[in-house]
Amino acid sequence: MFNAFEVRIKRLPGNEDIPLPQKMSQLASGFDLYAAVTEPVTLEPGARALIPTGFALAMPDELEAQIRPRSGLAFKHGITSLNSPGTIDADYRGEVKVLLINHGQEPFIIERKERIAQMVFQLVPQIRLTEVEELDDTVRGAGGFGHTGTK
Ligand SMILES: O=c1ccn([C@H]2C[C@H](O)[C@@H](COP(=O)(O)OP(=O)(O)OP(=O)(O)O)O2)c(=O)[nH]1
Ligand SMILES: [Mg+2]
Repeated sequence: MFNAFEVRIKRLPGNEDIPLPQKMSQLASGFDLYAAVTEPVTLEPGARALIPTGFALAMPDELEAQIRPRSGLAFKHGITSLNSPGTIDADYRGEVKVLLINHGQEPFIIERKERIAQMVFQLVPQIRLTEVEELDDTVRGAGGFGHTGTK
């Protein structure tokens, strides 16, 4: 792999059995994340839970990581990430956690080592916000929120 960014990952104590985040195919965008719950967690319909992953990261300053749902869990069980995409800041050194919510009709049990979400790394451009009195004109102007159509 050429020009790969090095991201350091640290297993947190007690999680030696949890697989590290893993790409499930050669060109997968995301690394699947495994639940590091000590006991199975039951998510009742409508309930949410913060699920530990058992690791922490140190990535290059220009990256972030996004926590995204797994489409299979969403389609089959209505399980998704409530704050999708979750943001892991480059300077965050705490445990990566996944905020799951059950939008389905049945309770869903999260077992240890189950794949619950995926983590996608992205470049974050460095931005300097400059306050001004006037903005340049465009054809769109201030139109938005569906003004180009009827729906
Ligand atoms: O799905 C997530 C979202 C966030 N975090 C961690 C990493 C992130 O760097 C930190 C803060 O996240 P965010 O900025 O989204 O939350 P906040 O409510 O603004 O908290 P803070 O005031 O700590 O920034 O929490 C996770 O582990 N998982
Ligand atoms: Mg924040």
